[in-house]
Amino acid sequence: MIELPPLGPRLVIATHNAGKLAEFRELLAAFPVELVSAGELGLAEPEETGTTYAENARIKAEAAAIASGLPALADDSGLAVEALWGAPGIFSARWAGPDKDFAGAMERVEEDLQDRGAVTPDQRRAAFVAALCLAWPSGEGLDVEGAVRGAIVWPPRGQLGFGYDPVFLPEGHHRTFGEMSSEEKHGVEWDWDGRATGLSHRARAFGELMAALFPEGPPR
Ligand SMILES: O=c1nc[nH]c2c1ncn2[C@H]1C[C@H](O)[C@@H](COP(=O)(O)OP(=O)(O)OP(=O)(O)O)O1
Ligand SMILES: [Mg+2]
Repeated sequence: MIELPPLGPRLVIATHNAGKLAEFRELLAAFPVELVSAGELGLAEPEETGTTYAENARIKAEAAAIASGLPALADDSGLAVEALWGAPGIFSARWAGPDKDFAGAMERVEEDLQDRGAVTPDQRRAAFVAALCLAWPSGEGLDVEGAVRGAIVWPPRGQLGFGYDPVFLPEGHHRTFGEMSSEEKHGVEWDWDGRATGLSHRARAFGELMAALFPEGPPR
């Protein structure tokens, strides 16, 4: 087992995305750790120059850990549409542009699917992917990933969540992420093994992170 530095008492959530921040506040609600966001600390937004989710998560977590002197948790995530060769993928935020126009980004996904004649749920398969990196100022880091499969629906459904949530229908469900309560989308439950489980890519990655941090089960 690797020896990791402690998590608290303060942890930076290294994101400038309010939707993600709210989800991490919920995911970490049970933990005795004070959360501060990159925005609250006035940290600069590093350029996401990586070619993978994991690289970008590491860039964001390390930048925040070094700038703050605190452990920092970053998330790099996106929507990968099979018929579009995985696009928008790591460019999911960039497709929405500087004005964060996700209505426009969802339309672009739909237009590209139409152009390819993708009409059946099978032809419209997609996955949400999240890479998390927990980095310490010492240079140590922990990397995990989570994903959830589903399909793109049109028109968008629901006002909850953020980003591409209204067009993502997770496999085995009849409501989009935009129609789901936060408990349903990313709530974490502890299974009989003491392992964290959840539906969303972020909740699943979080479960992996907890398993790596606390192999004996959640701290209490
Ligand atoms: O659960 C999700 N529900 C809907 N959309 C989502 C989700 N998870 C990622 N996404 C989409 C939108 C987001 O903007 C982009 C991630 O881009 P990504 O660079 O990781 O995040 P970001 O720029 O919004 O914030 P930051 O880099 O400060 O953490 O993928
Ligand atoms: Mg970003």
